[in-house]
Amino acid sequence: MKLSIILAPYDSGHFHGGCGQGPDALISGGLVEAMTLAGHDIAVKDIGKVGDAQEREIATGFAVCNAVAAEVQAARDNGRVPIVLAGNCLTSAGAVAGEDADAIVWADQHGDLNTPETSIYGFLDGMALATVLGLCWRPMASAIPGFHAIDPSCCVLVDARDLDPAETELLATLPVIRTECPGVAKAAERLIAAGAKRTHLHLDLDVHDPEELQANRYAHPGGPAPAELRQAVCDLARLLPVVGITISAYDPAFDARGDVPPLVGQLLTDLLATVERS
Ligand SMILES: NC(=[NH2+])NCCC[C@H](N)C(=O)O
Repeated sequence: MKLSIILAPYDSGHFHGGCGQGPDALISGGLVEAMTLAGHDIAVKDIGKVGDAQEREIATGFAVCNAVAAEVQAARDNGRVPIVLAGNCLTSAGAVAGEDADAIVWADQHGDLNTPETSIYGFLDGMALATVLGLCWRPMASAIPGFHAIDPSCCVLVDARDLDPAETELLATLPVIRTECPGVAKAAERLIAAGAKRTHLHLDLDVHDPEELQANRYAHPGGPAPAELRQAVCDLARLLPVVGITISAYDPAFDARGDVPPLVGQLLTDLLATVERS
């Protein structure tokens, strides 16, 4: 399969800081080699330095989205499936825009459903899914080339278990489909019934059970083992048209043994084999 791996190495406005080191660490951990061995034709594109000189989190976060949207669109123009390696989860808003996605599967330890009215941490990524669903940061999001908010009924939230009280309240008012990994097939059926035709797959690596795999500083108990997540994304890809993938929030400082890159390689290889067959 022709793939474009797009690197967006930012964390909260910081180029190559924290989870912003994740994309490069995945590449130096052998991701391209693993996928080339699996028969894929890979082009790697790094968005480089974007945003303003002050590295403001919000301005830079959306500048990253704009750059990613353009690279994803360019990948599609060249017949390549886009795979975005991101430090920040907000980056998926750019991927969704470039892919013209109308549905999203969001696998994450967190809900990322805060808004500026409810955030208690002031962390833009804690509002990432809310932004994708058109619930906040609307002027900034609509300025991303190609961005259309995804209807909450076309969103599946997988294994989110560390929710802030306001996120739980908001979720109770939204038709977002919630599931754990073993239930994704049912969730996919509901997504199709809701009209999903072009699904973006967002994988925050902290969705994993931290006892099995810790991807960053967040370590809330529960969540899937790597093999369970792999199975779930393959089940999804068998049932849904997946148009692109974001792998987000890997901070190599929490992975001294370098366990994460080969597991991401295995996940993407299995997932793409399923996409190819479907
Ligand atoms: N994508 C992430 N890392 N999200 C973590 C969010 C944590 C917390 N709920 C917040 O709003 O700040």
